[in-house]
Amino acid sequence: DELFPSNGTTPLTNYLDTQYYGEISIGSPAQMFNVVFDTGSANLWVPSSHCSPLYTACFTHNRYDAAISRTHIRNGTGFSIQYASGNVRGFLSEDVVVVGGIPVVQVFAEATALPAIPFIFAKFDGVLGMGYPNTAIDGITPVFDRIMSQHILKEEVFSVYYSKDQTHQPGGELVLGGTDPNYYTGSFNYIGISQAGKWEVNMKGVSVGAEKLFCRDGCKAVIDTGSSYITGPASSVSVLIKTIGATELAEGGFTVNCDLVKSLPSVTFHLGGHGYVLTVEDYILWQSQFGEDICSVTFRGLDVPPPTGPVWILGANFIARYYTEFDRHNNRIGFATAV
Ligand SMILES: COCCCC[C@@](O)(c1ccccc1-c1ccccc1)[C@@H]1CCCN(C(=O)[C@H]2C[C@@H](N)[C@@H](O)C2)C1
Repeated sequence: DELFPSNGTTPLTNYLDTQYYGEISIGSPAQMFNVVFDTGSANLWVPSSHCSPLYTACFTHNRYDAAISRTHIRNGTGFSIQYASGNVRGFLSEDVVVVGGIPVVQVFAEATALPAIPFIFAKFDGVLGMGYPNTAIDGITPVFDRIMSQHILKEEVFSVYYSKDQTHQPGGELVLGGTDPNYYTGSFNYIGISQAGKWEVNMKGVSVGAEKLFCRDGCKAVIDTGSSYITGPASSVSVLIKTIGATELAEGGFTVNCDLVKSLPSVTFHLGGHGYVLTVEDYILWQSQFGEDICSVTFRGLDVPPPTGPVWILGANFIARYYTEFDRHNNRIGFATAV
C-alpha cells in the first residue's frame, strides 16, 4: 500500500537518558500526545480533559478532549492500571489513533487520576503499551495488534533504537514493520520468548568481569522499553554494587567515584547463547552538576513478587547498547549492536 509508510517510523526524544518517548495523535482534528512505547504493558492511556483539578500531573500534560473530536466513540467503562510506582485510573474511550503515520480505531483510557509521583517528573503525557494482548487490562486489543490486523506491515515486528546520550538527534526511533539499518551494525541474534504473552526470555546468567555471579541456574529477564534502568533481584544487585565498589545514595540510587570508573568491570547478560556486554560507558550515567561530576550506576534492585518475579528487567540503558527487534510473528526478540 503506497498510502501508508510500509513501516511506520516514529522519532523518539531522549530526556536525560532515562525517558524516551514519541508523538502520536488521537482524534479528529488530531490531538497530539507524547507517549512512552512500553513493551512492559499493553494498554494506551493519556490524561483526560475530565481529570480533576486535584491532579497537578494532569495539568502539566496534554489532555484528551472527547468533546472536540468528530471521531470519538463513547465507552465509559472504568479503567485502572498498576505500575511499580502506583496506579493510574480513568475510563475507556474509542477514537482514531495515529502511530507512525498509521491510523487505527483504538480503545484507550482517559486518565482522570494521575498520581503526582512520579508523573510530575514525566516529560511525556501517557503510555502506549507494546505488550501482548493477554496482558492488556479490560481485554482491550493493543495498538500494535490493531495495526497487524490491517495487514499493511512488511513484517509483524517492531524495533526500538534508544540513543546513548542526548546530543544524538533523534533521541531514538520506533519502527513498525521492520528495522532501521541506520541504527545497528552486524546481524541480529534471536532469542525465543519464554512464555507466550510477554516480552520475556530465559537468561542463562549474569557475569561481572569474567565471573558468572548471578542467575547461574537460569532466570527470567524482561526486555522492557518502558524502564529507564536495569533492575534485578535486590540481593543480587546489592552484591553487584559492592563488587564494583559503588555506594548507596539516599534516594536508592548508587554512585561510584568518577576517578575509578575506567577500572570498573563489564557486566555481561547471557541470553540465548550470546553474552551481551555492558561496559562502564553503558552502565554509568556521568552527569556534571554545578561543576561536580556525579557517576551514578544505572542498576537498581527491584524485587518483583511472584508469579511475575523474581525477574531481571533490561531497560533503556540495555536497549541503547543493543538495538532491539520485537518479533510478534515468530515470538522472539532480536538484538544487534546499536551504532
Ligand atoms: C524509557 O522511558 C522510560 C519511561 C520512564 C519510566 C518511569 O521511570 C517513569 C519515570 C518518570 C515518570 C513516569 C514514569 C512512568 C511511570 C509509569 C509508567 C510509565 C512511566 C517509571 C517509574 C516507576 C517504575 N517504572 C515502571 O514501573 C515502568 C515499567 C514499564 N514497563 C512501565 O510499564 C512502567 C518506571
